[in-house]
Amino acid sequence: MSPSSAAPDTLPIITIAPYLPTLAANHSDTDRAATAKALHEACRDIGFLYLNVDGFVSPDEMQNALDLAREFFHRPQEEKDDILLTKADGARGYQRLRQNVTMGKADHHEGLDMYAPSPFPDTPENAKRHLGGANQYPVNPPALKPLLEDWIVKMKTLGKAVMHGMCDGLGMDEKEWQDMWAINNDSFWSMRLIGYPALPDGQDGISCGEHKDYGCLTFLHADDCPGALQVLSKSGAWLNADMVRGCFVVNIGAMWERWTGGLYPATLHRVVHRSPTYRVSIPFFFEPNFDAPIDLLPAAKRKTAAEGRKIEEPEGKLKYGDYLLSKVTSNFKYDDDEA
Ligand SMILES: O=C(O)CCC(=O)C(=O)O
Ligand SMILES: [Fe+2]
Repeated sequence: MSPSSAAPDTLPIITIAPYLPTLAANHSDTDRAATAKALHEACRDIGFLYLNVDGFVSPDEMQNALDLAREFFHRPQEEKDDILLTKADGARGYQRLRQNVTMGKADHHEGLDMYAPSPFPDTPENAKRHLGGANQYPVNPPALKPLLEDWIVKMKTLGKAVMHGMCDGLGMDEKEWQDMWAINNDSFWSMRLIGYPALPDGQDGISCGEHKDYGCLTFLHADDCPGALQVLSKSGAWLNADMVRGCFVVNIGAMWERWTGGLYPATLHRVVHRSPTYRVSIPFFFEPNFDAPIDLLPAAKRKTAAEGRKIEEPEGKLKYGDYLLSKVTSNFKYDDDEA
């Protein structure tokens, strides 16, 4: 591994306003450079950060999203089962409690998964293969679908802003940034609503097993349940990533780790939800284009060398969509036996 500088043991708070089209005019080049530098340090040292989105997503919008998602999870089981993922392409839709599997173990949560439109030609055969179908949105509460549609638009804008800041932080020139954006500008995003009942008493269980995210960037909004989301620091300790008002928790995924030859490691994290409340979280995964090649970035090579670190050349060739499909097919168990 690269030499580790004094890795922080708390997550930094970074304001993205200088990179957001609606807010950038109020910020100077110095502000932009400060954001880019802070993104670089956070991605290198911990892979997690708080992103201050003040003025872009309002606190009311953030609370409303959680409340509507909670209303959905509290609907009768039969109604949620109407949009089971097995009724679509096996990836889009509702999954029951303990149907999701991480590292071979059932997670103690239920969820609703959505993805960008199918990347395959529109044929009846393709509609049945993983990721080939259409999203299944809940009918109730009626306000949930329009909220999710607005959320997706905003998160894609946020994705571009953070990607630009990170690419500046890596020292890319304009041409390199444009090339990078060309393989992310049709993001094969995904989004989950996750509902976590408290872990049963006396069970030494896990609500969501430790994992790295698959792709590029995760923008997480969740109920404030101290201690639930935990992040593995470089020192080997699990840090609590509790929510901060007006901020998303952001982490980088496996594609950034590969793009940067390990300079920006995707960090292990997990959820252990022990308090008696029902916790809701909404991760949005801003991902590369489905057919994006994930090769070592020259800017990452330069930056790694400039910082006197060791690069880990990624092996072979990889396209994001192939990687995603390999993950999605191993993610669920459809028979409902207790694992
Ligand atoms: O619910 C959370 O806080 C985190 C969920 C998560 O890590 C994921 O869905 O990848
Ligand atoms: Fe995750």
